Amino acid sequence: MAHSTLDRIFETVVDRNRGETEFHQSVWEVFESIGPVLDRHPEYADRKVIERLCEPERQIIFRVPWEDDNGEVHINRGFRVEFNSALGPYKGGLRFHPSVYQGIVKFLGFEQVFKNAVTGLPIGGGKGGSDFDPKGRSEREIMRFCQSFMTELHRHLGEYTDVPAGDTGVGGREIGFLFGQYKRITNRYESGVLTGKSLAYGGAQVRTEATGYGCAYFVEEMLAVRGDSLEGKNVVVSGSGNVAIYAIEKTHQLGGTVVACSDSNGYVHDENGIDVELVKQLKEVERVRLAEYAERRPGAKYVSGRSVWEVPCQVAMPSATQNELDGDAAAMLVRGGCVAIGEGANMPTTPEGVRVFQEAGVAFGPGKAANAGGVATSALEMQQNASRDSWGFDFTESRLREIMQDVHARCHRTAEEYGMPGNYVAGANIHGFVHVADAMLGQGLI
Ligand SMILES: NC(=O)C1=CN([C@@H]2O[C@H](COP(=O)(O)OP(=O)(O)OC[C@H]3O[C@@H](n4cnc5c(N)ncnc54)[C@H](O)[C@@H]3O)[C@@H](O)[C@H]2O)C=CC1
Ligand SMILES: O=C(O)CCC(=O)C(=O)O
Repeated sequence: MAHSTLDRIFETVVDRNRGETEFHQSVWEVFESIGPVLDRHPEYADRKVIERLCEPERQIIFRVPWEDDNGEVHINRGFRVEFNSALGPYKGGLRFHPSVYQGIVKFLGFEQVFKNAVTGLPIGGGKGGSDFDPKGRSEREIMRFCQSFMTELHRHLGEYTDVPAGDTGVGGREIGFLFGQYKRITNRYESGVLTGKSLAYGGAQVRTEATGYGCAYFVEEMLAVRGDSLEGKNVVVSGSGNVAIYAIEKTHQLGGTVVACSDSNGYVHDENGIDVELVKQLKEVERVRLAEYAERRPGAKYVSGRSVWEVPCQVAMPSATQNELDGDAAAMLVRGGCVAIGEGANMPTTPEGVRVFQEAGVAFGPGKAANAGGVATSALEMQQNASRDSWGFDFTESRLREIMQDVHARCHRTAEEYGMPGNYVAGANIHGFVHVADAMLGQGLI
C-alpha cells in the first residue's frame, strides 16, 4: 500500500515541479526509505503529511540588479525557498553559482528539512541563492551584489522567521556584506538573522570549520562501529572550498592522510598528505586556482580534466557539489579498497553510486547526516546570539562532536529499528521524516 501511495505522490511532485530534476531526485531518495514508516503509521498518509512536506511553505523569486566596476548593469535572479517551519525558523544556506535555479534551491531546501531534524535542534528547513557567478568579480562588485540581494530578501528574514547562512560561493565575507545591509535597512542589530558571521560581530567559534570537522567525526563514528578508525588511512576529499578544507584538517588530526583534493578543473595528488595551510592560503586568502598548489609544493602534481575519484583510497569525502560521484566512480573507489564514504556536500553521490556502495558493504554516510555539523553549529550561533553570549573554541568543538555522535547514533538506531542495519541513508531519512511529520501533525493542518 505504502509503495503505491508513494509512487502516486511522486508522479504528482514531478508533474507540479517540471524540469526540476535535482528536486525530483532528492524527493525520490526519501521516498525509497519511508515505505516501512507508512506501514506502521497510516496517520501520516491519512493527513497527507507527505504531500505537504513536498510543497514548500513559501517560495520567493526576485530580481537582483547590480552594477559592475565598469558601470555595466547586470540582472540576476534571487531565490529563497522557505520549505518547512514545523521544528523552528527556516534555516539553511545561500548559494551563489551560475547553475542555481529553482530546482537546485528546492532540492537543497528539501534536504535541509530532514538534515536539520536529524540534528535534534529546533530549526526548520530552507535554502536560497542566486545564479550570480562570483568567480572573477572584485570585492566591490561582490559587495554591491550582496547589498542588492539583501535589499529585496530582508523583508522575508528575521531571527524567528528565516535565518540564512553560507553555502557554495557564500562565505564569511559575503555574510558580512549581507548582514551590514540588513542592519542598515531595518535599523535593527539583529545578530541572529544570519549565521556564519565573523567573530568580530556575533559569529560563533567553529562555524567555519564545522561542516568539514563534522563530516570527519561522522566517518570516525561509522568506522568505530566496525572496530576501525581513520588512523593510518588514505583519504580523498573532493573540492577545495570551505567544507573540503576543514574535512582535510580534521582528518589529519584524527590520524588519516588526505592524499588528494580537487576543484572544478582537476585535482591535486600529494602522496605526502595535502598541506592544508597551503590550500587555505590559496583558497581563503589569495582566492586563486588549486593548480597553484602543485607549483608551490614539491612532490605534488595537478592533474587537469580528470576525476579525483581515480586516486585509490580507503575513505572518500565528496565535498564539492551534487551528483559529482556516479556509479562508475563508486565502482572504481570500491575496487581501490574504499571502506567508508562521508558526504560533505549535499547529494554528491548519484543514486547509482549509492547503490554500488551499499551493495559492496561500504559504510555510507549521506549528506543529511554527515554534513549536518555545519547547520548544527549555526544553531549554536543562534543560541549564543539569543543569550548575548559567546563560547570558546574548545567548548564549541566539544558540542559539535557530541552532536555528530548523536546524529550518528540516531541514524544507526533508526536503521536497526526498521530492519536495515548499517543503512545510514534509511536511518537519516526515516528519523528526519518522523520527527518533522509528528511536529506537523501536532500543529494542525498547516
Ligand atoms: N558551507 C557549509 O557549511 C555547508 C556546505 N554544504 C555543501 O558542501 C558543498 C560545498 O560547499 P562549500 O564548501 O561551502 O562551497 P565553496 O564554495 O566553499 O567550495 C565549493 C568547492 O567545490 C568545488 N566545485 C564546485 N563545482 C565543482 C565540480 N563540478 N567539480 C569539482 N569541484 C567543484 C569548487 O571548486 C570549490 O572548491 C556544497 O554541496 C554545499 O551545499 C553542506 C553543508 C554545509
Ligand atoms: O548553517 C546553515 O544554516 C546552513 C548550512 C547549509 O546550507 C547546509 O547544511 O547545507
